[in-house]
Amino acid sequence: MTVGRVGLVVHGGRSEAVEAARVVRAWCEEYAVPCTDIDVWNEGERHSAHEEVEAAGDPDLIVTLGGDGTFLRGARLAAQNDALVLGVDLGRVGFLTEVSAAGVRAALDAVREERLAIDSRMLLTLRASRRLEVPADMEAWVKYGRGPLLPPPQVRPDCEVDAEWGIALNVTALNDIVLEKLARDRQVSVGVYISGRLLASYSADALLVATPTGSTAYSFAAGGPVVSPRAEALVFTPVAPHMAFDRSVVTAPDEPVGLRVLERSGPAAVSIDGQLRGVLGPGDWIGVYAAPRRLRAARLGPMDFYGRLRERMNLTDAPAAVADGSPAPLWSVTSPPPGDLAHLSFLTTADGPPPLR
Ligand SMILES: NC(=O)c1ccc[n+]([C@@H]2O[C@H](COP(=O)([O-])OP(=O)(O)OC[C@H]3O[C@@H](n4cnc5c(N)ncnc54)[C@H](O)[C@@H]3O)[C@@H](O)[C@H]2O)c1
Ligand SMILES: Nc1ncnc2c1ncn2[C@@H]1O[C@H](COP(=O)(O)OP(=O)(O)OP(=O)(O)O)[C@@H](O)[C@H]1O
Repeated sequence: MTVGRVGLVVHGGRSEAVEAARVVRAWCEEYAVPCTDIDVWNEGERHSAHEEVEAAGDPDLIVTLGGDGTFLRGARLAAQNDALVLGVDLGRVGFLTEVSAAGVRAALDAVREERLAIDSRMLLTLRASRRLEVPADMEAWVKYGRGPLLPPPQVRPDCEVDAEWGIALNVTALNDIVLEKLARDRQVSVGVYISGRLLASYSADALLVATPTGSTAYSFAAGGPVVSPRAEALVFTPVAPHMAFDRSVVTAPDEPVGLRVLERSGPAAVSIDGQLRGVLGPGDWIGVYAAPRRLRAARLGPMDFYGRLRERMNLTDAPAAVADGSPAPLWSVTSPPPGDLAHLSFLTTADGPPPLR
């Protein structure tokens, strides 16, 4: 692809990321591609995604240098502009990132020479009974060294505002939208509706809706299912619900999840991809649904989601199974699949060694 302009999102607190950013800038200079830093972490104030990408000259490639949090920050900006995002792994887990720091130049060459695949990832968005904002006096309590809060989400000008259907907010989540208790000693009580039907009323620490991408983040920690990022679904997962029914529900992509805070509930915070974006009180609600736009993420080798799951989550094998045999890391065949299996997605020994990262 022709790279017109690069936007850089750097984990400024990590020297390897700052060093890798120099490599990206040098590559850009070599190919006369303008390159702008767009993480405003150090500038004391955050801006809307629209303002941030506009100030950076509307980049068509966003390169993130950091961990999953840095990738999520870049994804928010890329989604705003329909830009491609390339994640360079300089974090602790690196579940979302695509290439190692050592491979950054080669990755940029691959993007320029179109030797890449583009993953189209589902994003979530929401409507709310009222505009979301964080009370000014809360900010000092919630930052925990994570930089300034994002500004209140803007109302989407292209959507009708309706007293019953709420206000469409210009937000996207790659991982999850979470309604969580704000007071540490007071759970939230929430009526959960799927596709307009009451599923149950929950009293819980948090209720979250995740994308398939986000199924391995907070939802996973709360016991939710691992969902292939290629699947189209929403995952509703309660966190520590005080009730017998504590399962996740996986919905179809056109089935929204409505979360209505009940009359005598404790106050609730709304977090989007881990960022606090608003506070709700009794009677308020949010409706979470698949966003019309998607994230375009650069992939430089075959998708190996399950390999990554095994490696990054340190999956351990059953001790008895380890004693009983050693399965090969890939399904052992040396020839291409027969015709009746040709529509299936496989990684096999016939494809060669697993992709390197
Ligand atoms: N108990 C929990 O596990 C918990 C609690 C709150 C938030 N979160 C997650 O943190 C995310 C924000 O990430 P952050 O890095 O800014 O904050 P963070 O540093 O607190 O992230 C938590 C961990 O989740 C990992 N992670 C993030 N997205 C992932 C994904 N899609 N698959 C697998 N692992 C993933 C990160 O590498 C990190 O180790 C939120 O979207 C939410 O899902 C997790
Ligand atoms: N751009 C930045 N400048 C300075 N410090 C930062 C920046 N980004 C993150 N940090 C610091 O690093 C800490 C971890 O941030 P975050 O979890 O978002 O990183 P990450 O990209 O997810 O990497 P990791 O996988 O190591 O967590 C934050 O608490 C913050 O103090």
